[in-house]
Amino acid sequence: MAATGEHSAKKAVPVIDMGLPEEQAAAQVRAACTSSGFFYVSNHGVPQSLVDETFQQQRQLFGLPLEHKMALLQNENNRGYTPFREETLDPAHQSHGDTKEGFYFGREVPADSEEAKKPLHGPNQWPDPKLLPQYRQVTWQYYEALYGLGLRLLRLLALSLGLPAEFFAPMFDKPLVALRPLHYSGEVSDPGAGVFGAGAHTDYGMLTILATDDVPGLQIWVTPDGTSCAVPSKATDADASGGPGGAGAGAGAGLWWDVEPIPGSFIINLGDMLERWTNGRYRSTLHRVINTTGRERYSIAFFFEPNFDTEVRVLPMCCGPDDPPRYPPTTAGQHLLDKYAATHAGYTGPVQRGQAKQAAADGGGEA
Ligand SMILES: O=C(O)CCC(=O)C(=O)O
Ligand SMILES: [Fe+2]
Repeated sequence: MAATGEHSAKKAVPVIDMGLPEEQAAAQVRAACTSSGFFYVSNHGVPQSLVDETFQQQRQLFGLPLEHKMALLQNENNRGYTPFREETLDPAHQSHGDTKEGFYFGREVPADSEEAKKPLHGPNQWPDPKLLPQYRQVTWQYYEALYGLGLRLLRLLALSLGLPAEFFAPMFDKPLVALRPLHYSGEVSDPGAGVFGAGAHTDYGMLTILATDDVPGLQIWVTPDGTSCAVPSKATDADASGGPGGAGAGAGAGLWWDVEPIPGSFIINLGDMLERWTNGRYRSTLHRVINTTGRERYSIAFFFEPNFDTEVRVLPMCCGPDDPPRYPPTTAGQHLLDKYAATHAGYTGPVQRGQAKQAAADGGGEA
């Protein structure tokens, strides 16, 4: 049946009430994870005042003169500033980089610690407190609140897979978090000309907790009945189903659905690592951001990934004689480094320096 607009979209991206008994919420999580791969959470316990204050701080951060932001440029530990157009999430369909700028913050790892020898670990690059006195404290409070929410979501995910609620927790006590405030310019997107706020992509990791302001723009690639579907390999795949950014329903193919902001809720989606862990049962859904309003937009992504050394092996309940594991075991850290390398081909920045750091940690040579 063809999509009937908003009703179907709401059904495909359900709002899950975190106040429900866990077993009940977990059943809803399972339904969402096996269909669109996206859901909202309401009643999640993160105070709205903290979310508002955090957005306020991000507006001030992005409002700093460019030289201050450039002084914090993304480093080999994937921490710091990424300027407008620096990232091209979908090179096959984009004529230039994403019309967004961002910052990466992670778990605070002291430079002189043993852990800092691992790729993607190190201290954060905070803005000068003389310029933004509240920034670090507010953003860190938000980080901690989302870490708590992430752990609750992991319980629901575990239950949804028939595992004990605590299954994932020990794998997230030294998590590879990337807290990523984003600022989209007012440039209107033009999918036909390859201009996007954020090009179509799937997230690499386990779980993304996204907060947005009230400006729409996020879209997901689903079938007309709201199920995550194959990633189109060419622009024409998308064109065939109503045009890039179009609302038309394609015969058996995918279409872009708006995931509208709902005040007071977070948007949750799954990444490639969880898809791998569940042998494809849970969906890492293609999504993108387009600007249709000419308004600037702010969002904050919280990429919640396991400890670097966590083994990611297809879960026993997600495979069987008729459905053998489609992926060999790996580790969370290796999975992420491989993803970065695959999507940043020829990029001589953090990825390669991160790999050099890995080689040094393995005893293979100088970083
Ligand atoms: O800003 C958004 O709404 C989505 C951002 C996103 O998909 C990402 O950073 O991976
Ligand atoms: Fe994303």
